[in-house]
Amino acid sequence: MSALLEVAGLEKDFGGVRAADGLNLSLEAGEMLCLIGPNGCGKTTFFNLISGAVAADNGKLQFDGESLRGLEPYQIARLGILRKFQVPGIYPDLTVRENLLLAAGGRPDVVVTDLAELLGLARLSDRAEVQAGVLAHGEKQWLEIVMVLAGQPRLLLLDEPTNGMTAAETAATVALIKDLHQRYGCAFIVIEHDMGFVRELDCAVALMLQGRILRQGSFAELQDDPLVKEAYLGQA
Ligand SMILES: Nc1ncnc2c1ncn2[C@@H]1O[C@H](COP(=O)(O)OP(=O)(O)OP(=O)(O)O)[C@@H](O)[C@H]1O
Repeated sequence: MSALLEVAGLEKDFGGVRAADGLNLSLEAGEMLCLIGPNGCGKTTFFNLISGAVAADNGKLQFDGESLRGLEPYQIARLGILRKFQVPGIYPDLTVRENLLLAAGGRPDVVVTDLAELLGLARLSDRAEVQAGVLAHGEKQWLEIVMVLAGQPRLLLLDEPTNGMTAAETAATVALIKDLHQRYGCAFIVIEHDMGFVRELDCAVALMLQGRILRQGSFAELQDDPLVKEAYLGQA
């Protein structure tokens, strides 16, 4: 059986900047992966390529055996690849519940069975009738994460979900992502700079450098790798 996401030799050049330079990655259904790497190494471009926001120049980019190349973002979303950006994309004037209902639009079955559970996992049960705009930063991020989940992704892309969070919010975010992964079983790729978060998430880690995945393994394996220290942590 082929992997859920199969990337081989993927290339993207921005006027001489090789943001993807022969990128290889394989992700199984239900697998969770943290993508780490220094600023400008190509992590966001990789998400842009997967989600169809930018077109690849060359290479293989397959999801569940089907090529994503040439597809529009909405077509890719329909295949089950959903993405959460760094900035919360919520509707501030609607209540938390209304935001979630909207996110699950066209899928009332999801709402009936999972709305309360999703609100609970996001620690928003007692905030359901509050306008989303008044939520704390961390709460907005949790709301959007469960909103994306309500769209029933098979692969969920999270770009720096803990950006701007307090330590307590970051710890709660780890718990939320682990809970969602366990209960809903979709695959995750999480871009993150916070190594404490990466360690706590306790999943496979991939190091990207200059448009390529140079290492893949557990956090323990990668943290002792000289290349990781030199390239990313600056501790070699
Ligand atoms: N649309 C674009 N046009 C031109 N250059 C781009 C574009 N998108 C990305 N780049 C360049 O490609 C390289 C990779 O950028 P990218 O944003 O993917 O890195 P990143 O690893 O996500 O960085 P960060 O951790 O800072 O978000 C950078 O040199 C960036 O300037």
